[in-house]
Parts: sequence; C-alpha cells; structure tokens
Amino acid sequence: MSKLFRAVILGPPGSGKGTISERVASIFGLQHLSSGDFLRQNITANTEAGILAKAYIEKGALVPDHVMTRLMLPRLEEMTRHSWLLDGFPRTLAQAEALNSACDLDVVISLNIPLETLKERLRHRWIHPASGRVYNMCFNPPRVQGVDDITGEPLIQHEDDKPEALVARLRHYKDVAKPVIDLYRAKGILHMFSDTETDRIWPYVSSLLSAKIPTDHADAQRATTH
Ligand SMILES: Nc1ncnc2c1ncn2[C@H]1C[C@H](O)[C@@H](COP(=O)(O)OP(=O)(O)OP(=O)(O)O)O1
Ligand SMILES: Nc1nc2c(ncn2[C@@H]2O[C@H](COP(=O)(O)OP(=O)(O)O)[C@@H](O)[C@H]2O)c(=O)[nH]1
Repeated sequence: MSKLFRAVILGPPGSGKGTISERVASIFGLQHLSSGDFLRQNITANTEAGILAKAYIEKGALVPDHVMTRLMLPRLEEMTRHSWLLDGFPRTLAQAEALNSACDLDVVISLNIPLETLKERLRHRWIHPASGRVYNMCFNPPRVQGVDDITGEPLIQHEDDKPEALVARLRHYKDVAKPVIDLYRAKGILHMFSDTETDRIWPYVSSLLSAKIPTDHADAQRATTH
C-alpha cells in the first residue's frame, strides 16, 4: 500500500478551513476530520467527552487540551488505513505537541485572511446545527432562504459569529495559533496562503496537494471512500 497522507489545515474562524477541506475531501479523497463536527457528534451522543465539552462550547470557549487530545487521538488511531485532513485540531501548542507524538504530518496548510474579510464573512455565516453544514448568504446561500438544503430544517447564526463577539474571538485565535504556526514553520511543513477569496486560494492548495499526493494513492483513496 502506498504511504498515507496526513495534513492539517489552520486558520482563524471564517478563513475557509471547512470550505477548502470539503473540496480536498471530494477531489483528493482525503477524509475530512473536523474537531467541531466531532465534538458536536459527541455532545449529541452524550459521551463522556461530549458532556465535558458541552459547557465550554456553550460559553464559546475552547475545550481544554486534555479533553481534546483524549477525544481526537483515538479517532486518528482508528484512521490507520485512510489519508486525512484535520480541521480545527490542533488549536493550541499543547495539542500540536500531542499530535506530534502520535503521528508525522506531511503538510500543514495555513490560511491567512485579512481581518475585515473574516468579519464580513462571519456576519453572513449561517449553520445547520445538527449537521454542521455551513452557508454564507452571499458566497454559498442555501437554495431556500433560512433553511438547510438537505433536511429543510431552520438555519441558525452562532452567538459568537455576531459582530460583538467576533473581534475578541479573532484576537484570541491569533494569540493561541502563533506558537502552533511557528512550530510547523520550524518543521518545514508549513504552507501559508494569503488572499481574500477562497476561489483564488484553491488553485494553489490544489497544486500543492497534487504535487505531494501520489496519483495512484489519491485514486485508491477515492475508491475506498466513495
Ligand atoms: N481543537 C480544539 N480545541 C479546543 N476547542 C475546540 C477545538 N476544536 C473545536 N473546539 C471548540 C471551539 C468551539 O467552541 C467549538 C466549535 O468549534 P468549530 O466548529 O471549529 O467552530 P468555531 O466557530 O470555533 O471555529 P470556526 O469558526 O473556525 O469554524 O468547539
Ligand atoms: N464571501 C466569501 N465567503 C466565503 C469564502 N470562502 C468561504 N466563505 C464563507 O465564509 C464562511 C466561513 O467559511 P468556513 O469554511 O466555515 O471557515 P472556517 O471557519 O475556517 O471553517 C462560510 O459562511 C463560508 O461559506 C469566500 O471566498 N468568499
């Protein structure tokens, strides 16, 4: 079997991690692992980690590192036969160090998007809470205003996507993410993309992954995941 591919995508809230991850998953056949989605699944299933995480998420706070690593590392261990792209984890240096000791990453994609653009996008972000599906009233609106395309259920806006909470959240992200970015830069696996539009970043991400992922491997992944 050809070598498995391990990637992480980093970026502030609203930078397009979810949007780009979905494209990577469908085009390169990598499994998209979102820490936020996984937390929400654990909350719905009332697992021990889900119960612990719930109180933090409701406050809009980060879940403590030991809860996150206890949740994510076993999930990654289950993925021994798949290539994956991690979105939302690691968020802190402690999480990055825990991930480091569990596996070797091939590539880290870091999205560098201007603050004004992030604020504008998140103002228009609406979510289907049960699935984590994300819409933007300008960039990718739902087919029918205010409802999820798949289930027809109502969309909501996160309290912390509202303008009052946003600036503090983005500032906090920057402080926490800097040592994580520095760590991956020092390891020589960081690839930074700066622009205001996902569609302009995408061709560069796509050609980076095309160069790094052997074609036969991408085909094999697609065959097992679809
Ligand atoms: N790696 C992590 N460490 C700590 N907390 C986390 C981590 N991943 C997710 N969380 C928490 C933070 C949020 O309160 C919640 C939802 O996360 P997520 O779906 O990534 O939404 P978000 O709105 O914080 O980020 P984004 O806007 O980048 O999608 O879970
Ligand atoms: N206007 C605009 N919106 C975008 C672009 N890329 C993503 N979005 C939207 O911006 C919001 C944040 O994107 P998302 O992928 O959820 O980012 P994440 O928080 O980093 O996972 C969502 O509502 C997306 O639909 C873009 O290039 N332009």
